[in-house]
Amino acid sequence: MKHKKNILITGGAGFIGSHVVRLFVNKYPEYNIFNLDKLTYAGNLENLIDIEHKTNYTFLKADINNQSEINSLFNKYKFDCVIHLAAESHVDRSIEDPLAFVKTNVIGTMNLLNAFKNIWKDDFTDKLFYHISTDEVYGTLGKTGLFTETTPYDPNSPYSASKASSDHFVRAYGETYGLPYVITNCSNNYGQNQFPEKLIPLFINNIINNKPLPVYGDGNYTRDWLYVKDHAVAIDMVFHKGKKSETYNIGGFNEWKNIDLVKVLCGQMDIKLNRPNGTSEKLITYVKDRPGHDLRYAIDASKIKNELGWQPSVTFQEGLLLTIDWYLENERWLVNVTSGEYQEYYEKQYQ
Ligand SMILES: Cc1cn([C@H]2C[C@H](O)[C@@H](COP(=O)(O)OP(=O)(O)O[C@H]3O[C@H](C)C(=O)[C@H](O)[C@H]3O)O2)c(=O)[nH]c1=O
Repeated sequence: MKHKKNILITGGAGFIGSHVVRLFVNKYPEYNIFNLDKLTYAGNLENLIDIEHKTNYTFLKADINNQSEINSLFNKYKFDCVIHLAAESHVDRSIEDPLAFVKTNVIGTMNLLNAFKNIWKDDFTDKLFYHISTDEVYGTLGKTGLFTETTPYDPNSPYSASKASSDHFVRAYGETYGLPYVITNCSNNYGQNQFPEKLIPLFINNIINNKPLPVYGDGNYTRDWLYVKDHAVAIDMVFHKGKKSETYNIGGFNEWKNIDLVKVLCGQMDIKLNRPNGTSEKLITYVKDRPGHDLRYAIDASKIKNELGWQPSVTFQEGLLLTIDWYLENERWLVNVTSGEYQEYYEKQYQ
């Protein structure tokens, strides 16, 4: 009988990770999907309650920072492929505590690379290490231009420096040890289950609770927004059809200045909450800028579009409404992630 592939997804309890785990578990009964997660503040198993009973799904609570723990899991389960999403991802937190980002994003990635290399030695037939990264590694753009896969790395924040470093290590292991890899660099994700520290869910949460909306600087910073479920589909495509040793940029073809996006969000929230038009906008408060704030990220996603046939399936208007609806229907989730209740609960369960 053919060996059922063992696929390790790291960070599967987190925002993007949980969407990838769900897609793979439901779509590929022929794979064993292992979700390895430390269950930090930003990841909880509530996000995967609908698939946790599936026979092709296993949860492993572990820390990618712990090399011996990671080694024993690799020895036990002989993972054929790794999709590595576990990361510290919030730029503001990286400014407060850069070392935490080096530990998880750089050392953690190296621990996985080492464990993967050690179990397969020189025979990497049918194996893959898929590293998920960010467009922030390219630094910042002026008012025009787009990041492509050949844009030189020029990270500005401790977060993006740590992700750039991890990308370099993945490529270095490919060159040096022949480890089969692929890397994707994505733009700003939004959608269901995102921790309310990132712009969109933070502002939704604050609007619900009538709290100020802290817009950094003049609000004229620009980001490209990608709906998380479209991102998960892109990851599936790259995993199955991407060329080894290649990088693909994944973007939403959807650039917004922060302040324009916030105003659209405010308008939609007024409608959903039955509040008079303009109520939420009154909460906008301009605050001190983020140090080293990158002016603009914008992605040329034509490589993945032309080579693999991927493109976003929902418009921003649709994606934003789906996102708002989800948060309004899941206010309990918002309360429990912000209070740390889920984290406490799952910590006790997996002690
Ligand atoms: C939280 C917050 C943000 N902002 C501004 C800062 C940015 O210009 C924009 C988005 O900020 P956010 O922190 O949501 O995301 P980025 O700093 O662009 O980075 C995000 O997208 C990339 C691709 C990743 O790789 C990161 O992991 C992800 O966090 O809104 C505000 O003005 N006020 C706020 O309270």
